[in-house]
Amino acid sequence: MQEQSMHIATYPDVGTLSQEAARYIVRIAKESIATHGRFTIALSGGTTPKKLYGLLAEEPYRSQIDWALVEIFWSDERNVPPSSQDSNYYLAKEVLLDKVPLAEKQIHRMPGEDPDRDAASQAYEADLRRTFGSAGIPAFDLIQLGMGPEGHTASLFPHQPSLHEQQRLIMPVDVPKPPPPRLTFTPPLLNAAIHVLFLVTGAEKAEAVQAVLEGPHQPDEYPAQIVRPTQGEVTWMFDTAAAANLRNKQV
Ligand SMILES: O=C1O[C@H](COP(=O)(O)O)[C@@H](O)[C@H](O)[C@H]1O
Repeated sequence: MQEQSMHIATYPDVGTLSQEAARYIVRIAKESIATHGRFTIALSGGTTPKKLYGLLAEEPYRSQIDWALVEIFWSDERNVPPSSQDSNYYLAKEVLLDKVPLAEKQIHRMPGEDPDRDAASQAYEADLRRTFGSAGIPAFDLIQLGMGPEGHTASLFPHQPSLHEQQRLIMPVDVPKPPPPRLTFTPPLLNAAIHVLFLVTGAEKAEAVQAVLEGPHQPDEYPAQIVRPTQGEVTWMFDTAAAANLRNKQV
């Protein structure tokens, strides 16, 4: 694994950004499968990755990924049924999971709808342990994340205790954005990743983007700043609107 490094790329629109993100994911999937025989990825929710997920189910990307060797997880989930439009799982299912050759056991849905959210967090952590083994913190080949206009990522929101969690890998949170009850990856799990890919679009995020990347380190204000994998690589992909306030739009 390489030392932590960061790349920033800005694209004219969501379509171009999504094509580049699809190319990036294909490359990391191929490299991961070549080096250790499988590709572990955690998806985000929100609206930004919808186009990307759709592209991965289409050529030329679909046939470049050996889907039999992919394990799919989610970095956060809302307390809604998996059939809800608000479900992060549902977004990926509709445009990607139903369209590629994945067995059910390769799709590790976060049980966000479980009313016992502590038990659901522990069950998901157990699922991670079964996939990655019991030693250390699971190191995803790729965690794909988004960022909200207030700097939240996964379901780590400003000024919440989850930002300081160091023991659990998954935890329940109540967040200021509906639907409030959620499950989320914690900082130690995010920071064990080999690659992290942030996809951020829209003018409403420009201020937070500048603060996260070029402002002082204050992760309680801007949780996305917490994501600094100790030995991994972080790539930020923006559209022009989200990158508008950045001094360095390509690094
Ligand atoms: O609530 C959430 O928001 C973020 C950002 O979503 P976006 O629609 O602005 O891209 C998302 O990454 C996260 O998974 C989701 O639960």
